[in-house]
Amino acid sequence: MLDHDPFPTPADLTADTPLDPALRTAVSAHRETIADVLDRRDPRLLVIVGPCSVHDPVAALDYARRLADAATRFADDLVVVLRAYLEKPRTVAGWVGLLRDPTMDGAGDIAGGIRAGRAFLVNAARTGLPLAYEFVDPVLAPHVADTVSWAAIGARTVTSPPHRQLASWLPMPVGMKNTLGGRIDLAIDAIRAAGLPHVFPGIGTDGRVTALRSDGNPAVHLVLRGGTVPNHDAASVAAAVSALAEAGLHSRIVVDCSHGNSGKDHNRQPVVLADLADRIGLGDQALAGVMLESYLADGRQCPDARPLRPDLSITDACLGWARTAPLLEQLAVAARRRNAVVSKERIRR
Ligand SMILES: O=C[C@H](O)[C@H](O)COP(=O)(O)O
Ligand SMILES: C=C(OP(=O)(O)O)C(=O)O
Repeated sequence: MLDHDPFPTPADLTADTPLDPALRTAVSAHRETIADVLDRRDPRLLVIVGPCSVHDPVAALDYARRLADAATRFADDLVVVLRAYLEKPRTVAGWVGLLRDPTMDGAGDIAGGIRAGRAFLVNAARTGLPLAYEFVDPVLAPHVADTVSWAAIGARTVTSPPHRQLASWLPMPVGMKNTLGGRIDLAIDAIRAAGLPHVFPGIGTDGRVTALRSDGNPAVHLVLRGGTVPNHDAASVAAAVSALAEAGLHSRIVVDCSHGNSGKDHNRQPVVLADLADRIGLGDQALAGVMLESYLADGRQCPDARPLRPDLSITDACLGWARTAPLLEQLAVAARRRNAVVSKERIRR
């Protein structure tokens, strides 16, 4: 058995599965739009929505097409971004995602995974949606980063210096999640670190280990995902805004309705979302965006089940599409109300 199994370089992979020039232009426009929403130059609400993980690219593309139609319908009020997550960080162990284990049997065919994963990302980008991605393994980032318009550094890696350095180099807005225990101060440290220039080891486009140089990412922000207790409520968001302001940082926040904010119970996501929508509709400016875990069918299946259903999550339970579409409408109404409130206040002044 080989103790190493080389996989394609970022340059070879992107040559095999390129983003055509029109898509490259679209990705850079999406990144700017998202940064504008975070900075309030664009008054819309950011909505990052999609499966916990992609295990079946064909079914996930079906989901992406439905979402793209909805995104067009709500485009006056929402900037909808597809969760296109192909790597899963595990608390202890479990399926690590399509990129690293495409055959879902622990064989670890990373070469096959990055080919299938990149093909999925390029096809998903063709729907016109911006793509969201959690960068779990910094080594794999150069293989996919050009397709991504919004990135997360997750709760399990937000304290890691290599991930903070990677975020400083990534060419898109990056959300730093609070830690599993709910620590916001450590996510704030991550935001500060990623805003600075770094020189760090990484993989170059030619596949060689190289010194990567970053200028610092100007669009790093906080994502509240709950911890041992939820943190989507008004008091927690206000506390986070104050902590950010005290650190001299960007104080617009994305709130994840899933994970620690729903106790991983997908049925609680609409309850969290309703709480956020109420506050947005009343004019709350701190809430720049909302995240939802949603897929074709409602719930989850055991990853060891065979055959696996293509339309049902094999990681966290998701809201089914039928329950997701009305939530997008609820968020669009809230965003429209917020803009009306803000306009009235401006006129009064
Ligand atoms: O978002 C997905 C999961 O929450 C994450 O990968 C961790 O899952 P685990 O706690 O089951 O390992
Ligand atoms: C793993 C995820 O989130 P978190 O880092 O908040 O657990 C995720 O969004 O898939």
